[in-house]
Amino acid sequence: MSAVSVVSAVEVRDLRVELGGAPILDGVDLTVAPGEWVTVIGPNGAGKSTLLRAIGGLVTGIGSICLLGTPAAKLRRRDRARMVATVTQSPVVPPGMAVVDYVLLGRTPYIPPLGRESDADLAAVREVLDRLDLSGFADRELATLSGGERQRVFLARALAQGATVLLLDEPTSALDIGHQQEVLELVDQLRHDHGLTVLATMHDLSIAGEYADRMVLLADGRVAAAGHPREVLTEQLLARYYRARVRVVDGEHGPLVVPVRAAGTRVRSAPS
Ligand SMILES: Nc1ncnc2c1ncn2[C@@H]1O[C@H](COP(=O)(O)OP(=O)(O)OP(=O)(O)O)[C@@H](O)[C@H]1O
Repeated sequence: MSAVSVVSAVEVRDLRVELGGAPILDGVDLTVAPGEWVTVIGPNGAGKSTLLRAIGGLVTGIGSICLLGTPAAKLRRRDRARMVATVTQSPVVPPGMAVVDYVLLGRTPYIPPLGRESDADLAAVREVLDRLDLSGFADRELATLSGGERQRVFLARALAQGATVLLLDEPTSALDIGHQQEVLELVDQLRHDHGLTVLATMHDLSIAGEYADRMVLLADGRVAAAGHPREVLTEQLLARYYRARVRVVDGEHGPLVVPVRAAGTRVRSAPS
């Protein structure tokens, strides 16, 4: 019987990143299979964004990062951008730029140097604006959009990039609950329709557990736990690493994490 080798979409081995002279990530290993959705969780400052930035080539570290089987260090910028699209937590908003032009920036890896965008590039932008319900904003200046509208535009730019691996750093933090579900369902739909791989960070643990195939808990720059959401979203691990008091209950699509006040916390009665 011949062995079938499956190339990982993302493979990180023994990654160490220092920023400002301090170790931020230390000995991090992570594998994401093609088509998988992995969500990295962890308390503030754990190193989640730094991990995504390192995989996206936005910060450098020591160790190895392979993208679809190729060492990232060997990839040209354009080729890496065709493989991996990143939505960072606070992307720069170029002053005076219209939404359609911002989303068109996602097509940069396909436009020849000194060349112009093709009809296919413009069609890809139109399609993604449509899918994210942003067509009505196409000509608006990006800076004038609300936080949630902008967040959808940032995602639109990443989707327009047509990469197979999406790195999403807190992709729904500014969205209302309806748009959160809409955007995450869309990402999940694209994952199924186009075989996208998703590596995300999220603070909403219930939502994170509903969408992820696997989760990784980062704490102090190291992997503290990894596995199925049921193995990572436990009251014990969340108490230990977040110092949070929570109840974890079974939901239809994964564990639901409910914050609870300490027993005996005084409840103020309403003034009569
Ligand atoms: N350029 C930098 N120079 C020095 N320290 C940095 C730099 N960038 C990030 N850090 C530090 O690295 C640590 C990890 O930051 P990172 O943004 O990766 O954490 P995070 O887990 O994404 O946090 P959050 O949940 O708050 O977004 C933090 O302590 C942060 O202050």
